[in-house]
Amino acid sequence: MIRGVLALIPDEFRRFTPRYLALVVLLALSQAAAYLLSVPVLQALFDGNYGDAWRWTSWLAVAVAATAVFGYLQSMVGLRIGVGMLRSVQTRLGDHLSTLPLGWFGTTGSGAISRIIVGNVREILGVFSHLLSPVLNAVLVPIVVAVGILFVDWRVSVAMLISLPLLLVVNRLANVGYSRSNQRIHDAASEANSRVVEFAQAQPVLRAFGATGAGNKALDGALRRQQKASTDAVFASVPGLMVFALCVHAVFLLLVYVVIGRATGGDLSIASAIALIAVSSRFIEPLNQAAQLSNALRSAGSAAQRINTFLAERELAEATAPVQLSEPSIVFDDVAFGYSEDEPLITGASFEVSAGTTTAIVGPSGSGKTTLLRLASRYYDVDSGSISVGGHDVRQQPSETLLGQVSLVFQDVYLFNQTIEENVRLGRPDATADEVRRAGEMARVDEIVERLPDGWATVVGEGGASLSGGERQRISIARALLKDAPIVLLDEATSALDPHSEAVVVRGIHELTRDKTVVVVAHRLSTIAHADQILFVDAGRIVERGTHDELLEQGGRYAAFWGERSRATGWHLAPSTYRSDLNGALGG
Ligand SMILES: Nc1ncnc2c1ncn2[C@@H]1O[C@H](COP(=O)(O)OP(=O)(O)OP(=O)(O)O)[C@@H](O)[C@H]1O
Repeated sequence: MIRGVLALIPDEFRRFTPRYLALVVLLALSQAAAYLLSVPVLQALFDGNYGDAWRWTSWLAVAVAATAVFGYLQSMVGLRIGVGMLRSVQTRLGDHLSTLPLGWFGTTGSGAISRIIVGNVREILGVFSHLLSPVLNAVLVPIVVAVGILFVDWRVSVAMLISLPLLLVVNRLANVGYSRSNQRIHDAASEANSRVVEFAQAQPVLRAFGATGAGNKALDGALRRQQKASTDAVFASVPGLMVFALCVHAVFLLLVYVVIGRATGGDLSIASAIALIAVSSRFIEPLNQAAQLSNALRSAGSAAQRINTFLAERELAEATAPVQLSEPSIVFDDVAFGYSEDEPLITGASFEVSAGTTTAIVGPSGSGKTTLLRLASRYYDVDSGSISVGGHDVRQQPSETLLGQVSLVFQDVYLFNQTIEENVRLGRPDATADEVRRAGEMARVDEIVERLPDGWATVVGEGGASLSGGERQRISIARALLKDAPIVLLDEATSALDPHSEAVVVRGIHELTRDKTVVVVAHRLSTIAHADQILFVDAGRIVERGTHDELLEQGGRYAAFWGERSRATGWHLAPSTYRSDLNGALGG
């Protein structure tokens, strides 16, 4: 448990660990000395030997002062390690997050990520500042006191030494219930975090369906489960704590019994007996305190374990050697991929997208079209086969190189809660204001900006919540235009837009894809018909490929799909408009 926490101490703070442990030991020694010195003080007072009493009281004062000093120093060093650990772990987690496959974020809830990065990290901060020391003290102080008592009465000392390991075993058993609940608390809190974020983001949908008033079932359920997990944990830990408290008192009574037995037998003076009873009561004090804190320490141990598990999450192997890219082409060579190991999705995918051409991917919903785009931009690594972009395997390219030559325009546009200008500038952070405006004009962001009182300085809300779907898409196109990468991977989804927005978005896409290498998950019939190559995907396999004319001639799956879609939309392709030029297609 503690090993997991120790593993998280940053290298530059490791040198503080021996100092911290030395201070914990010195604190325990001084605290135990203060307890033990009460014996000669009481003995001298009962004997009426005030000279000795003063002498021992002075030593007692020194021990108490030393306890205060060591306690302070240990807290300061502990806090320093804790804060250093907090900063370093959060940086490591952030760095690690940026190296994980992009696809990982789709499967891991935002609640779980924030719970680890904010909640779990905060938990481990307390280990060195205020949790570890009392728990170590609870072991060290009683041992030192028991050994010290050996010089007063060995039987009492032996009774103390025997009861100590028994109490530690009881404490461990008493905490089993809480330890089991710990993972449940974490899972429930992660889920509740995710649901709260989801609830806030889904307000428009919930209101549209009148599902806000009585509360959102998923959120209510998650909050109830979190509450129950916390209550269960308390109920699970209470019996253990009570049993432990009972055992501690039983040990105290046993010691009192031994001491009184020795005193009534004449083997111990009354003064020594009173002093030993006083020491015995102090001897168990750190144990009680530790029992209260051991759950928090265990919880911090579990938090550290979760952080370490997260840090061990497989990163995308990052190539560091620079590569010289040739022309912007894409080659899939016998690619196989599945989101889970036992369920292959893409199988035997081989195709080439030559520089400056357009490939349209079509096929039924869920057939794996978007997944092919994701693989080309290395959201995930393939299970077998290879994907080359610009003449090099994507795994052999530093991600900056790969993503530098690719513009992604996917359906799920994410905008940061920043100004429109900052959101567009993300495409190329060093772009001039004029370049940002120019990209904005091409994507017709200027039209949006003109309507807003703060213009380009309008803050768009979390995820771009204050803008319409079409407006968000225009900003994402402006971003891609500003980036001006030679390859465009496009998930063309304009069906949800009104005719004006669709026309504007299509014009933006038209600008974006001019003279570029384009792979498009195509929904518009004009895009499909004028692509240089069409790939028809079904259940993760490319079952037909060719130009529109070739595939219609084959009379296979594509021809059937085309017939169906044309009938549904009443779309006609006049022979004169057959051009392999996407400009014309997207304009139409
Ligand atoms: N992150 C993910 N984890 C697990 N399964 C996923 C993930 N993303 C997609 N899938 C599954 O993989 C399959 C293919 O999804 P994909 O999005 O590639 O299909 P698509 O052909 O683009 O569908 P559509 O046309 O409906 O957008 C689907 O069954 C989908 O549920």
